[in-house]
Amino acid sequence: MAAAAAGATPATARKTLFTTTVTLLSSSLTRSSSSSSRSRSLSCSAASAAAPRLAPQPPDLVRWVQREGGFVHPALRVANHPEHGLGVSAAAPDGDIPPGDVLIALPGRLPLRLRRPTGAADDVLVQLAQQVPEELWAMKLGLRLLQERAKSDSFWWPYIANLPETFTVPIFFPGEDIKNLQYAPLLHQVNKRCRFLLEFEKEIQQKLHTVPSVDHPFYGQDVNSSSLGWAMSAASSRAFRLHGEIPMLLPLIDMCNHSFNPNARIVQEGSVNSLDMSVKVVAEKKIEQNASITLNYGCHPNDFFLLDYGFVITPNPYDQVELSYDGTLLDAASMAAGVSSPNFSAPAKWQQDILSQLNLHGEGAILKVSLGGPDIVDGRLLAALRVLLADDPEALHKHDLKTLMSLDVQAPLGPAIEASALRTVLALCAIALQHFHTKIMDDEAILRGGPPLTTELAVQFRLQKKFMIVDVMQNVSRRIKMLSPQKSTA
Ligand SMILES: C[S@@+](CC[C@H](N)C(=O)[O-])C[C@H]1O[C@@H](n2cnc3c(N)ncnc32)[C@H](O)[C@@H]1O
Repeated sequence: MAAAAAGATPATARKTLFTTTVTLLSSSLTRSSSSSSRSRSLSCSAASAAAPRLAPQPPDLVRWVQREGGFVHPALRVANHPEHGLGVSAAAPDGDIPPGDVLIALPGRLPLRLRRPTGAADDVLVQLAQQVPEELWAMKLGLRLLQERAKSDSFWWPYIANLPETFTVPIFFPGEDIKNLQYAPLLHQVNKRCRFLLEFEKEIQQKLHTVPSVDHPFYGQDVNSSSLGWAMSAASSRAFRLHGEIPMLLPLIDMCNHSFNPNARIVQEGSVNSLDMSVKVVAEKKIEQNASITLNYGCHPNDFFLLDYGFVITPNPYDQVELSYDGTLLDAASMAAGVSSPNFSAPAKWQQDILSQLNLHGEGAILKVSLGGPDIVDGRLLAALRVLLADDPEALHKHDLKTLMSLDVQAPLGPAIEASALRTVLALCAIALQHFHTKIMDDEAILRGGPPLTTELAVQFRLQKKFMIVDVMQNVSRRIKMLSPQKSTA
């Protein structure tokens, strides 16, 4: 890949990935008779709605799990879900499955994870994995997946053959749809991942150039940013972290789709490194005939679901917008809200002390705060607003930080300060809304037009952020109204 691509914008990075992808599309994705006996092609293609599987007619995953010593409840089937791709559902002809029943059990040898090196090829793989930053753990596991995908007689082939050929994560979006996200924190993450993949491709190719062919971790296969992106997305969208926090790919279990209100959960038995380790999916509720088996992937904002899994939840009660705690921005927001002479950019010493306790001031301060999610207003932001709008340090002594950070504790410093703090939050919401270039109506019109999948995901993502901000504004406005009318003027 060209050196200039290392500093690529999301658009150019995507273009480069896409170019690689298109070039590789001509090679076979399946066990081809022309490939060497040790290796299988690592090529990938771009995202599509109903992702085909790596093998056009993959082996039966349920049967493979059973054959290898796993348990699958007789009622379970892998079936197409109209919106979520493949899923696991209960087709019990003889009734419901009661809570507590084991649905799937995998013996310790079925999960796919990074392993202790067993030879020179594994040593190289571990060295490559060590070059990946911890936050991109999915790439580390992805390298292991690529190794097994490249191996023609892999034990995990029946599992790998059933993996999607493409993913709808934003690293594979056309440049226009990356721009369509309109949300800087996510754009930053996408850009970072694209740049990493392009750099890592070069590092891997340099390293593999010097490795004898018998020690090649990918059996002589070329690895590029496109195949690396496929592997990273497969791992980020399907791996589970169990007790040991070691991420693993769990065959069949990873066919279960997500719900915040799931009917099943994962249970790990035995320690991660012990031979008797097993992973089970257990029914949490009564599972009725034809119900999908769902797991909760985590209570996260849509940024996480889109970046790692390639989908957006509508509505998502955990969605939020991030902003940076910044005195000048808060002064501007406060003034726009009609608060007289706010003092955010020049706090008094006693206010600075409290900001330090909130980790919003001084060395190592974490300035990222949020609006939305279950807390509605980030507790640290709320406490800072309350404290900086107060002019009497004495009034604060009665309250601990927990009280100051809670929106449920009504007006701890009095209704006038509370009204000013909440109005500042309203102004911050208005500023956050203005960062999106399009209006809610525009987004809704685009979605009604049935756009391509990647455009739909990007527009749905930003639309949900806007709905969430409007919800926060309504909630905060209600709270302002509930404050005593005569004292609520700043
Ligand atoms: C662990 S896999 C589940 C199996 C997957 N549906 C498949 O076809 O292989 C996770 C992927 O399923 C899809 N998915 C799972 N839950 C979803 C949901 N609630 N809404 C939309 N897509 C979902 C997303 O594509 C996600 O990346």
